[in-house]
Amino acid sequence: MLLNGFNVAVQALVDDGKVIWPDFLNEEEVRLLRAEMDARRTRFHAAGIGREQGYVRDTGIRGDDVLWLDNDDPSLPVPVLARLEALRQIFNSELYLGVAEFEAHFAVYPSGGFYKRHLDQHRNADTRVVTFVLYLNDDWRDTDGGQLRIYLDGPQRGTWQDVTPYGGTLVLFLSDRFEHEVIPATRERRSLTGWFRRRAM
Ligand SMILES: O=C(O)CCC(=O)C(=O)O
Ligand SMILES: [Fe+2]
Repeated sequence: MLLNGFNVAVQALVDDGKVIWPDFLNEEEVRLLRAEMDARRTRFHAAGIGREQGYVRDTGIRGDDVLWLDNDDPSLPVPVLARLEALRQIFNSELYLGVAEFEAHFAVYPSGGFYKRHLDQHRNADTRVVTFVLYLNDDWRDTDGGQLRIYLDGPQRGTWQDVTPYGGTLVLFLSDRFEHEVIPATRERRSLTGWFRRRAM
């Protein structure tokens, strides 16, 4: 089998349940996505937790502003959409995950913003199978903070892996497996976050 980034990602998902993929997007693609975010800046709103009746805003848990993408205004350049779609297809053909679609939102964490430790699956709707987070930061330094802290399981329980949100880095992980949190940063932190989902029954 040809060993390209997609195959490597699939293998890492099988072996570890998570994938860190630096340079999933190049600088120009990151710049384009940042411009898409800027153009929609007035439409962002404070993120909540839970969904429908269970939905609440709680800035003690998360402090980001989000903008959900919808089918009429996908806001994603075609090559980026195509690559996410390629991932969806390979998850199905190689891993039989049965993910029918993905949902996604842009997120902006202001300086000092965080998202406390949590699991991505909603209590009443566990259709989220794989979480993806694509960082859209410009010239990020380790010392800027803002790491995604992934809490490990199995023999590594009690330890974690920190991912620095460099622009262009993609993180994938099984949504029902890893608790994670966003550590505060000293500057604004941007991302596109989404979930490959099974269709609700
Ligand atoms: O931005 C990140 O690194 C993770 C965001 C997150 O955990 C979420 O939106 O559920
Ligand atoms: Fe999350």
